[in-house]
Amino acid sequence: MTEYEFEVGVIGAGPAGLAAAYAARALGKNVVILEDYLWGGTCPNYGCDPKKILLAAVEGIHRQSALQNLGLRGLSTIDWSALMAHKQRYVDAVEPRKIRGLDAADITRFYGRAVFVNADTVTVGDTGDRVKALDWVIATGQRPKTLTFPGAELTQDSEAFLNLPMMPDDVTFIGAGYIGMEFANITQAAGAHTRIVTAGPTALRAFDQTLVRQLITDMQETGISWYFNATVQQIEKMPTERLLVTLTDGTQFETGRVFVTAGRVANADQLQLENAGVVWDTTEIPVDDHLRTSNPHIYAIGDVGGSPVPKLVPTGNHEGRYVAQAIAGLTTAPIIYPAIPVVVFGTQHIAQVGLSVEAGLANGYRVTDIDMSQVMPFYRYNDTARVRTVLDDAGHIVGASVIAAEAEEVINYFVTAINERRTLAETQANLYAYPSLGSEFATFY
Ligand SMILES: Cc1cc2nc3c(=O)[nH]c(=O)nc-3n(C[C@H](O)[C@H](O)[C@H](O)COP(=O)(O)OP(=O)(O)OC[C@H]3O[C@@H](n4cnc5c(N)ncnc54)[C@H](O)[C@@H]3O)c2cc1C
Ligand SMILES: NC(=O)c1ccc[n+]([C@@H]2O[C@H](COP(=O)([O-])OP(=O)(O)OC[C@H]3O[C@@H](n4cnc5c(N)ncnc54)[C@H](O)[C@@H]3O)[C@@H](O)[C@H]2O)c1
Repeated sequence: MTEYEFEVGVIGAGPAGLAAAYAARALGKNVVILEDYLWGGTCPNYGCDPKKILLAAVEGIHRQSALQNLGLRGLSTIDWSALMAHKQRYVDAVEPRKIRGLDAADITRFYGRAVFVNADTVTVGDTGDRVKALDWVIATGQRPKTLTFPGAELTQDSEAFLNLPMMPDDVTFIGAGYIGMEFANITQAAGAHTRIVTAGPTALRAFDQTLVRQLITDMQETGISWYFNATVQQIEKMPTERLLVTLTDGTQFETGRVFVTAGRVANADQLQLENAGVVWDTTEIPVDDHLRTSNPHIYAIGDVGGSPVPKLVPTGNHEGRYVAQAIAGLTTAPIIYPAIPVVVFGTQHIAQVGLSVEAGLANGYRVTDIDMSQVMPFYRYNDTARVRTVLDDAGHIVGASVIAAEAEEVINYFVTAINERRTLAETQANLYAYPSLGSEFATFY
């Protein structure tokens, strides 16, 4: 058994933990980071990045289908194994790159599960080694929620989906949040009849429901079957190896695979936080506005932390950089978040930032709702784009929601405008390349 001592210890090498480790090291701290699975964490290995690579093929088909009889004839088909190989080449390069980066920055890394033995020390996996640090940053992320019904063991999770070797002819997702919506578009475009079973009356509850309804209709038109206000009662394996799904209202159907995309739970339960005096629950580790847990020398950031922001890569990165500053004594102020964009990559993409249209109307703010389909950058793709903005009394954009093939790019213009509190005149002071998404930005006011 070896005992090590550091100034800063980080648990979890995902986007949040890595941001904290690099920032603390750059501030001159002696830093250790522990990881028990894949260096880089969820996003680049089994989350955002592999998903977005698979979506590239879906977007290609979506573009083609929108341009049928407008200059294109015929649709391509997805070669699933070639697409997965394309994705895997990216993923295979992630861990070596993360390890090289940590070594180059002179950040000590240990592989193994961190478990607290007291308020400042963890053990590393089965090695018996102990690591002590003056301050700890917990950045252990979340894992997929599992459901309990007869046959639940026949379901699979989002990581299994992103490694699916062959596309079955019929696929079911339980849950219409970010992950279910994004994956359903991939399977439908790849040729599988796709079903979404979801507990509520709608999808993507945190998004502008006017745009979500448009997205649901688009997805229905591609052939996706929806089961709203529905939960699974049981799943049975048929002699054909197919799965027979029974919903609580008695509806039955056969499908090839079932993926649970019904939310995520905090990786807090295996840390033995009680040994460190840290209070936690199944969804998060509660933190104050300095991201401190109930032990002031232990911070919780990223997906596992209880800060009141969406659990996304940009928020995790921001929190990682903030705790490094706090630990180094460079700030004593509470964390401040700039405007946080959220995006879901469906058949169409929906993105939003700042005040919702609903909240804007309740405040008496001006709301614009613009059909962008005749505007050049959208017209050329026959893209049914729509932009809704919220403007305060002084004419500053304070919120926006967008549905468009490139909604994630359009929303970034709004992020800057909101953070810089720009009026229309200030926006027009920028000359953007024409024709481009940027050149149309002034028309959104
Ligand atoms: C399918 C999918 C798609 C997504 N798409 C997007 C997207 O498009 N955009 C976006 O912004 N976000 C997306 N997300 C969310 C994004 O991946 C997370 O917000 C982000 O990865 C959180 O970073 P983190 O560092 O907090 O946690 P993670 O990335 O989960 O990293 C935590 C790390 O801690 C390790 N760990 C856990 N417990 C221990 C322990 N006891 N000891 C040592 N190591 C431990 C884990 O192995 C893991 O590597 C997606 C997520 C999923 C699942
Ligand atoms: N584009 C992105 O930024 C992106 C993409 C994917 C994931 N993420 C992150 O991952 C997180 C988790 O995503 P998620 O999609 O798993 O969860 P979610 O919380 O977004 O959605 C869960 C869905 O499952 C439904 N549900 C819950 N229990 C159910 C049950 N028993 N039966 C049927 N339906 C049920 C809910 O009604 C909801 O529609 C997101 O909150 C986000 O932080 C982000």
